[in-house]
Amino acid sequence: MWNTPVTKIDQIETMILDIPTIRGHVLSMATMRTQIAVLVLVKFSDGSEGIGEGTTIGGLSYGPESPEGIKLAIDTYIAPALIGRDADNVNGATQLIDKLVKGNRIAKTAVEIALWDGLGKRLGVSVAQLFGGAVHERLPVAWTLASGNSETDIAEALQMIETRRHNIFKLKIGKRSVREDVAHVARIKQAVGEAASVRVDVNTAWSLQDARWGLKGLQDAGCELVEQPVPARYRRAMAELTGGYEIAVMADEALNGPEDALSVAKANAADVFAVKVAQSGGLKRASEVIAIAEAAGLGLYGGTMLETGLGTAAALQLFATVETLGWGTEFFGPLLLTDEILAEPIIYRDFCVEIPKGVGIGAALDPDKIAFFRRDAGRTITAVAGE
Ligand SMILES: O=C(O)C[C@H]1C=CC(=O)O1
Ligand SMILES: [Mn+2]
Repeated sequence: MWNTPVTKIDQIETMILDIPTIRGHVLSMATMRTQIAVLVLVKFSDGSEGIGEGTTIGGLSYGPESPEGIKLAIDTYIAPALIGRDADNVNGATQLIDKLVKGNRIAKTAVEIALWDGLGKRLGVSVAQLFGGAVHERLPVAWTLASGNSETDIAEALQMIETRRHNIFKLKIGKRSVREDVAHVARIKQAVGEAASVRVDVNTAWSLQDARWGLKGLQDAGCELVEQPVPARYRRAMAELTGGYEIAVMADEALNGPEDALSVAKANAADVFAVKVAQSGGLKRASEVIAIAEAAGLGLYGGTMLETGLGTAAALQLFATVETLGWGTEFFGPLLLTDEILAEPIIYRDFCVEIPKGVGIGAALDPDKIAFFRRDAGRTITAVAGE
């Protein structure tokens, strides 16, 4: 029996895309007017290709990786180590990169997604199938109200309900005083009533004292969940808040991979995990974070790093396989952008986002849009000679 040749990783190209947002997106730590996506294009020796994406939020204001740093980490440290390796051995690749590269979870994610995409395409199956198969065809999807103005947010919310696009709203707070933020949330809940679920994301902006007042006010206002009210490192404070109020407390910035997930679960420092593929370090690592939440009996929510349709399609492949996402998802990233970079946009209707069909992550890029939004010529790492 002839040995079928092993397909290799031949080339890894990265590029940065700058895509405007539909409006200013006001978070406690920064206001976004552009989303910057790092695209990874992997070419394999059999002619197959894989695409991946890494995004963060507001430059370096949300987390420890910047788009430019993500590109550099891939170009300089991750790609050269993978060129020439067995294309189908995703675990081998991620375990090698975890040895060679500390942290840089978003950079690792962007490459790992492209490897899963290529593997799915070569096998003719979806990435969901590679994770055991999809049990959902669509998932509830929240919208983030973050215009910075209560009246604008109310108008936006009512329009989203009217058009049956969203009936779960996450309000960005933490920039104003606790009193002003609670009043803002109360006005919006008053406006939408029982037609929608209202949650907030403080993005770590509150002290423990702020949070004690804030959680009391928020639950009195009818808010159902508060996301990362205090800084990620404050496990004790998150545990006090989680145990002290009826309102659900969700961890986000505190969750950077399975080790953090175990530590937060052991400390009872959250009721719910916002699982983000990029923050976890890839689809496999995110699946490990999900497993820890399920084992600990915690709630689950599909979190976004405001990926374009590419990273959103990848995340949907994994979350389609999760039995219970009690708090839904927020995979609305493409809807925040002024333009679509996929050849076929992801479908949002009836308050849900639909899992893309097709092989790999179920997404193909629109080459004209990529050419239009790319910041500069990509840099291709070709196969190095010999071992
Ligand atoms: O959760 C975050 O903090 C990041 C992201 C999710 C939605 C949004 O508007 O920002
Ligand atoms: Mn968050």
